[in-house]
Formats: sequence, structure tokens, C-alpha cells
Amino acid sequence: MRLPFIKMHVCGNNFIFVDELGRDPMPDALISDLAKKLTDPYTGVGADGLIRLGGVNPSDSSGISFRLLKPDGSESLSCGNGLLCAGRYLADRYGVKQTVFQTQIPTGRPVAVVSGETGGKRWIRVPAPSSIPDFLFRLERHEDIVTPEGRLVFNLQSRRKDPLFMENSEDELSFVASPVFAGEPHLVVRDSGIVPKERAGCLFPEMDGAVELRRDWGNLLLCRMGGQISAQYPGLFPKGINLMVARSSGGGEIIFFRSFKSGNLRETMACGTGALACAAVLGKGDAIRVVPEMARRHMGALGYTIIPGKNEWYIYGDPELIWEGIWTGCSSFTGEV
Ligand SMILES: N[C@H](CCC[C@H](N)C(=O)O)C(=O)O
Repeated sequence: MRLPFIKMHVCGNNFIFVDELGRDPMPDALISDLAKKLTDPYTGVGADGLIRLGGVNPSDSSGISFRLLKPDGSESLSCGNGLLCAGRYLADRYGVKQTVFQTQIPTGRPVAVVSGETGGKRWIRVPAPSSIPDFLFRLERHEDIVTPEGRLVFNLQSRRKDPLFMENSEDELSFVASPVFAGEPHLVVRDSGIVPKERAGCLFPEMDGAVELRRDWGNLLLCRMGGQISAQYPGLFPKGINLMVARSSGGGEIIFFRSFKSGNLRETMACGTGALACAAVLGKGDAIRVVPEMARRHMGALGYTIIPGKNEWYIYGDPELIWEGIWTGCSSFTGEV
């Protein structure tokens, strides 16, 4: 099989794009399998997801269909960074200035997101963040974790009793999270809401002036928080949950965050809808700068500017094309690492 693709990123959150415009779309089962293969970093191209763009032509007035397949082959509802990239791709490849994308297609009720460019800066216009819809968030077995303000208190139990478990850093851990829907479901946790407090010091160590950076420790903590929710709170988020740990500075005008993604089950460099969710919970002012901490460290990324509105919010970011290629297949792929 020879499949032309491109790869793009915003702040290191990277995607493979398959352009199905004006063509018969590939069957869902095939594309799900392809997503597993292509996103594989060892025997594929390697990416945080595979995005297929579909429609009659690049300026299709009914909207370009935007569908994101995660590395496990399942489908996401939306993706801020992917939409910024897709808008830039259509502009560069076909000269389309502004595009309407149809997102949240798996729900059967697509939601339009507009992508455009002003003064050389790419943006997307998305519905204002809201509460997580019931089909993604089922509280009935977990009513006791909700505070009067609508936040959630998670108490992760120690896994020390697990005979295969060797780390000694897995004592009990609790944190307060705000549930937000920003096209994707997110939990936003302020690092100050993590107990024991000193544990959170490994998430943004440079800001705390720590001499020893302990970068991996921050990753371990984030992955434990994000990864253990589904095991310890079964059924709460039936389609998974993304977890953002954030810290605000400058009174809410600047926010730093780290992102754990449900479909990757690992930390990613950045997350566009996650940045939106962080701005909704911690942000203040007319223009909120949201900086993904890992992308800042890795590439000096400045992050996103988010402009809140009543019904619609804008996210500004800098998508980049990384490479164009032809995937030729890999017969030795088994799906196991
Ligand atoms: N990175 C995306 C969201 C990804 C959704 C997530 N559930 C996944 O694909 O793992 C963004 O920029 O908004």
C-alpha cells in the first residue's frame, strides 16, 4: 500500500494527516487499523494521532469533515492543535483562506469550528467551554466526589500492596479537579490542589527554582494521576478523560500546563482543547496566554493566545508542516511493543 500523508505539529503535539478531499473515504475499519500502524513510533511514522480530512473539495461549503484517530485506533471528538494544522494545510495546499470544519462527528451531531488567519496568525473559533455531556461523564456511582462548587475530589489509593509494584513513590494522593468540555472532555487540576503538596513540586520545578529538575518525576506523577482515574473510578468517564495540571501566574493572564491524553495514555507536549479548558478554569482577562510546559522546555514554545467570548472563543497558535511522505506499509507490525 502507498499512502501519501503529511505530518504537522503545534507546540510538539503532532499529527499525521490523510487528505481524502474529493476521494472516496477509506472504510472506518481500515483507517482505524492504519492509525495504529502509522502512529507507532517504531514501525510507523510516529505521531499523537492520525487525522483524516474529507469532503467534496477543499472549499466544501457544508464543511470539511475532521476526524481524529488515536494511537489505539479509537476516535476523538475534536482537537485544537489538529484544527489549527488542518486550517494551515488547506490554506497552503489549496489557497483556501477560511475553512469550516465539522468536528465531534462520532456523536452524530457535528459541531462546526472555523479556522482562519489574521495578520499572519492562525486561529480557530470554537464553541465556548461548557460542562461535560452526560454520555462522557457518569456520576451516578461516584456522587460522593463532587464538591458544592461542582469540582471533583479524587483520592488515589496506594498501590503498594501490588506485588509487582516496586516504586516507593506511590503513596496516597489526592487532587481537586474541574471538569470542562472544550470539544474534548478535560479535567483541569491546579498544581496547588494536589496533596501531599510537596509532591507537586516536580511538575513545574524550574518555576520553583529547584536545583535538581527531576523532570521524569513530574511525568510519573502526571501519568499516575491521569492513568489511575479509570482504574480507581470505574465508569466515571466511559470514553476516557484528558487531564491537565496547570498553574497560573500574572493573576491568570498567563497559564502553564502539562497534559495527559486519554487516547495516548501518556503525557503529550501540548493540547489545544486542553489549553482552552485551562483558560476556562484559571484564566483572567481578554487575552490569556496558555503555555504548554513541556513544549516550552523542549523548543522554547510560547504557546497559545486564547480570546474568550460569550458563545465563541478563539485559540491562536502556530502550526508547522514537519514533513510530507508516502507510507509504504510495514508487514512486521503486530501492534505490540
Ligand atoms: N491534542 C488535542 C486533543 C486530543 C484528544 C485526546 N483525547 C487524544 O487524542 O488523545 C488538542 O489539541 O486539542
